[in-house]
Amino acid sequence: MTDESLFKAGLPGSAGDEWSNANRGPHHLLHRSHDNGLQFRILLIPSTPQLSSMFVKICGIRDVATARAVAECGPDAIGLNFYRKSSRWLDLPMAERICRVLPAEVEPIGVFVNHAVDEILDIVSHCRIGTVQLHGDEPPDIAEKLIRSGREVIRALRIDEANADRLPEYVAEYREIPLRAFLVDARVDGAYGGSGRKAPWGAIAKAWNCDWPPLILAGGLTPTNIAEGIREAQPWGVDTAGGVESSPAIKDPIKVRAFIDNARTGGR
Ligand SMILES: O=C(O)c1ccccc1N[C@@H]1O[C@H](COP(=O)(O)O)[C@@H](O)[C@H]1O
Repeated sequence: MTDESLFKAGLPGSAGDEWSNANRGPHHLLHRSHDNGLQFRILLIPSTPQLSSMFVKICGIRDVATARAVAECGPDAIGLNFYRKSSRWLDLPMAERICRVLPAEVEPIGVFVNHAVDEILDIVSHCRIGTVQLHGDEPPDIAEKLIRSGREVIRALRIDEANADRLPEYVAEYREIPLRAFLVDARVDGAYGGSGRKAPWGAIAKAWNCDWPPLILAGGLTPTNIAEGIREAQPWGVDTAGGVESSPAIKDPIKVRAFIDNARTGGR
């Protein structure tokens, strides 16, 4: 980790408020403690992923019963998708209900595509969601505004074989912005995300030159391929939507459990 990235990791104002601290599992201690100092971070952040501490997010939960069933499987986070064109979209009252029943150790993350900052802040305030996943064409200043407003931000980057070597360029645009993580999803024409298509793991691993913020791998991840994806791309965390469904937008708890177990054990 460089001095610069340590400095950024410790920047105040990157969302340590009552929302983001309410639903926190152990992973958040890795990069959210301003008070405990840099030493603390150096000791806890692994330079290569340790499977048991793999951050796992299950995205696209749309009802309370599914939220409870998925939470029982032990993910770190679930994704609530506010992009209206997604089959996984849910409305605000349902999102609020889900957030109310989630156990404290499972964090809700709001997924947005090209929403206005005010709309995002309205939604996350209502639901007490601390982290926003920007999955559209939002420029860096949107992330900056959200962070200044006390939210944490995961920035999604859409990558295929053709643009993988530009990853450092995309990441550099956020040099001054204390993101919580980058999420790398597959680039597919006509889709912002949730395509079920695999991202180019090897090319991502080769191009990723950034020790902070951490990398979340997404795109076409399933219980069957997750261990290989982790081995190849070496992410800090993983995220799936379609890979744990029995039919479009319907989560299958058996697949969810298998995905989480395999992510944490490397399929062993
Ligand atoms: O899930 C969606 O429908 C979606 C729509 C628009 C933006 C993001 C979306 N979901 C995110 O996409 C990735 C990859 O999904 P999949 O596993 O390939 O189905 C997922 O991690 C969600 O965070």
